[in-house]
Formats: sequence, structure tokens, C-alpha cells
Amino acid sequence: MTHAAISVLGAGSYGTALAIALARNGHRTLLWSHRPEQVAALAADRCNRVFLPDALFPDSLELEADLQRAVQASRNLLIVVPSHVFADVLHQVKPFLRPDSRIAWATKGLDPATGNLLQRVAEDVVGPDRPLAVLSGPTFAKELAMGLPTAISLASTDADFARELADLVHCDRSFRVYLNDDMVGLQLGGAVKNVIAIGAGLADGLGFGANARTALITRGLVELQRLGVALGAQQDTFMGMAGLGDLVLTCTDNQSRNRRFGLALGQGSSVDTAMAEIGQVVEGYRNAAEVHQLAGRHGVEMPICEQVYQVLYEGKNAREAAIALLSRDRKAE
Ligand SMILES: NC(=O)c1ccc[n+]([C@@H]2O[C@H](COP(=O)([O-])OP(=O)(O)OC[C@H]3O[C@@H](n4cnc5c(N)ncnc54)[C@H](O)[C@@H]3O)[C@@H](O)[C@H]2O)c1
Ligand SMILES: O=P(O)(O)OC[C@H](O)CO
Repeated sequence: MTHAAISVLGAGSYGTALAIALARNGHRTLLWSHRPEQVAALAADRCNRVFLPDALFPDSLELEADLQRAVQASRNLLIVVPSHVFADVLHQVKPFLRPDSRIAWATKGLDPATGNLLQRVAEDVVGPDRPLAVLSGPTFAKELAMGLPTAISLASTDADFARELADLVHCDRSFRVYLNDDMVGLQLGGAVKNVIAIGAGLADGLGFGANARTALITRGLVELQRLGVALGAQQDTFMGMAGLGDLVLTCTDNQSRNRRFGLALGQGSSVDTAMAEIGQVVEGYRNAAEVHQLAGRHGVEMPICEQVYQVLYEGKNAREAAIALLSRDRKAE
């Protein structure tokens, strides 16, 4: 059996960027992709030509096409696949788990079937006793891969896993890790900000200005806090990296696929055209339906998320959605 400090499962832009960051810290890191031909290309090029062509792999980053070998090489697993395949990947991983395996993920989203948190999915698949952890915060893959200064939050069900994973990820020169004890808040922040970012993109695509964008971020934060508190998260979490931090990042910078998706829709593209142009995962598309389901189940009012949902799933015109928000009953802040 080969030994590694950590195995990263999922070689899209973010899985690759995190694997580079871990390997740059000097840790032997395995990066697994479900597509053997992608593994061959990554190994030959020593970079991810498709997503991150300028970030060369450190020597301590190794590619792995065999899931069993990737899972058994390290007790630390970091899953970085889109949320709609998260459960499926966990089911594939399960038979290969070591008795001491610990599972973290940097996926941002909810379970598409139920709207549940990915923690619940993980507990259902691998049982309630395995140490679990989540990484969430304002982290564009490209900047992280280039070693530009970045900060993130980490929460875990297990104090040792939290500390040891933070030690692996943290880099004094470029990657700052904040420990947080709110697993629920970190997961929700990562999912709901995707929906608000689509809303911010829609507003900009319609030609609205900085006032509208900032109002969406501010009221989007309130919606996130409301849902979070209803699900047992701590309100303060949403003033941190996985809340306000990630909302500002994704709502204001065109590196965000969710924001670009909203921009294209606001400028008149169809969902299919906008999605095809981006050519990568746009988590907020599914998250809008999941958040709609979750908010309904918990009786939480989320007017911005609701309007985004109606534009994406009920064919509502984006301008009408904006008017629906502006014409709501006036209320105290
Ligand atoms: N890219 C970023 O900047 C960034 C930052 C923070 C969080 N995230 C989150 O990370 C997750 C992954 O996003 P990404 O940006 O890397 O996506 P991506 O679109 O760049 O790549 C998706 C990758 O997922 C993998 N994949 C797809 N289906 C799979 C399957 N059935 N089994 C195994 N692997 C499969 C493939 O390697 C594919 O390349 C998302 O939840 C996203 O929100 C991304
Ligand atoms: O490109 P996006 O919109 O999926 O955002 C990427 C990250 O989640 C930013 O933190």
C-alpha cells in the first residue's frame, strides 16, 4: 500500500487547486479522478491544462486512477466533486474505507434528492461514527492554485481531525485556515451563497448598478442567517468566511460561475445556453431548488432565493422578479 498524507477525490478545478496547495505544503498528496484518461493527461502535463494551465504540480502531488488505491493510501480523504454526485462518490468509496478513515469535503451544495446537508448524506452512507469535516469559504480555485493569499474556514465533528486537517491545509505564506465549530453553518453558507450570486449576476445582467448588487448581498446574508438559525447553525458563523466572505466574493467577481450564469440569464440567455457557455459546474442552479425545498420545509422566508428559483424553474422574467422583490410590503430592517 502506498502512503500519502491525504487523498483528494475529484480533479475538477477546485480538487486540483486544493491538491496543489496541500502538495505545496510538502505533504504527499494523491489526486484521484473518475476518468482514467484525465489522470493520464494530468500525469503527463504535470498541470491541469483545462482548468488551471498556469499552476504546475509540485513533485509531492501524485495522480491516481484507482479509487481503491486512493482511499487506502491515506486515512485522510478530501472529497471535491459537485454536490449532485457527492452521495454516489461516497457509495463508491465506502467498500474501500480503512477502519481509521476520516472524510472531509470542500463540495458546496446540498443533496439534490432531499435538500439535506451533505453531512447528513455522509452520515447516512458511512455511518455516524466516522470523523467528518467541511472546508468552506471564499476561495476561487485559480487564485488558490497560484498561491495567492486565501483564507478558509474548517469545521469537523472531531477535534483531532479538525486540528490535523488544518495543519495539512494551512500555509503561513498563503493559505490561512480558521477553525470553526459550526458544521451546519459552514455547509449552508457554501450552498446559499451560490443562489444569491446568481441573483447578483441577474441584477447586473439587467443593467442594475452597485446599489442593487449591494442590497442583494446584504439581504441575502439575512436570508442565509434565517435559514441557518432554523437549522441549528450559529448566527455569528455567517459573518465569517463561509457567510459574508463567500457571499461578497461570489456576488462581485466574474471568476464566479454562479455570478456569470446569472449575468448571462439577465442579458437574455437561456438556462441551457448559459450553462453550456460556462462549461463547468454551476452549483447554484441545483442549490436554488434545494434551498427552495429546505426553506419551505422549515417555514423560512427567503424572498431573493425564491425569486431566483422562479426565474430558473418557473420561467419568470428576471425583470419581473426584481419588481416582485422591490414591491414587497415595506418592513423594518
Ligand atoms: N472552482 C472553485 O473555485 C471552487 C471553490 C470552492 C468550492 N468549489 C466547490 O467544489 C466542488 C467541485 O467544483 P469544481 O469547481 O472543482 O468543479 P469543476 O466543474 O471544475 O469540475 C467538476 C469535476 O467533478 C468531477 N466529477 C464529476 N462527476 C463525477 C463523478 N461522477 N465522480 C467523480 N468525480 C466527478 C470531475 O473531475 C470534474 O472535472 C463544487 O461543489 C464547487 O462548488 C469550487
Ligand atoms: O465559481 P463559483 O460561483 O462556484 O464559486 C466558487 C467558490 O465557491 C467561491 O468561493
